[in-house]
Amino acid sequence: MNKGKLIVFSAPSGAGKTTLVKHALETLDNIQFSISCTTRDKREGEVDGKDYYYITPEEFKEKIANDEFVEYEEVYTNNFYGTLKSEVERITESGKSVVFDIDVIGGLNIKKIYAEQCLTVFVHPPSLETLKERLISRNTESEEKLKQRIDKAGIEMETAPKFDIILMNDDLDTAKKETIEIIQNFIS
Ligand SMILES: Nc1ncnc2c1ncn2[C@@H]1O[C@H](COP(=O)(O)OP(=O)(O)OP(=O)(O)O)[C@@H](O)[C@H]1O
Ligand SMILES: Nc1nc2c(ncn2[C@@H]2O[C@H](COP(=O)(O)O)[C@@H](O)[C@H]2O)c(=O)[nH]1
Repeated sequence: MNKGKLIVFSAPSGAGKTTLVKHALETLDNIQFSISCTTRDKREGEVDGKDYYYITPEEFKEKIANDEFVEYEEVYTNNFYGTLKSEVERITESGKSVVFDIDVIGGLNIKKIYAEQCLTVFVHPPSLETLKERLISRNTESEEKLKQRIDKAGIEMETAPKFDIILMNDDLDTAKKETIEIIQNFIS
């Protein structure tokens, strides 16, 4: 059986990568989501073992010590996120391709490790102002956390040219259609 490939979706917070990745997972049956570990609190509606594995900072440190992560980052102050080796291995061994929703540094690190097997997609918001509006209307962050995410967005946007593909997420239906085309072209 052929091993699956890897498709990374990265962007600043609020650009829409989770929305597009969820659409791809609902549409295509030959891909699976790499469920990351995080130390952040679970949001309303999120499910442990589906959206993330929600673990304590102590558990996260233990996993680092046991070399269980392909990559990990302190993405925002005191919040750690990491990709498990076991997720990537389980999905690729099954012949399916792995889809990641991770930050820009994590995304570029995955590319360095898996090279040709991996496609990196930068989800580009129409503007920083739109990104801010999307994050505010999602209504998931405290004032402080919202500021951290918006402050970091400008620097994250500068990494866009390092990605294989830049996907403009302006009109949602168009971006969803392009997401499916990008994945299908890469894994077929
Ligand atoms: N094209 C779009 N037009 C309008 N709203 C959008 C569009 N894409 C996503 N959104 C909305 O913007 C908000 C942010 O989207 P989403 O949560 O997918 O971003 P994200 O990049 O995954 O952010 P994070 O990194 O914080 O998880 C959500 O409320 C989503 O419904
Ligand atoms: N480097 C990694 N970044 C990750 C991982 N899982 C998620 N993320 C990214 O963190 C931010 C914040 O996510 P949120 O769910 O709190 O909004 C976002 O950019 C995610 O894509 C990971 O395993 N490694």
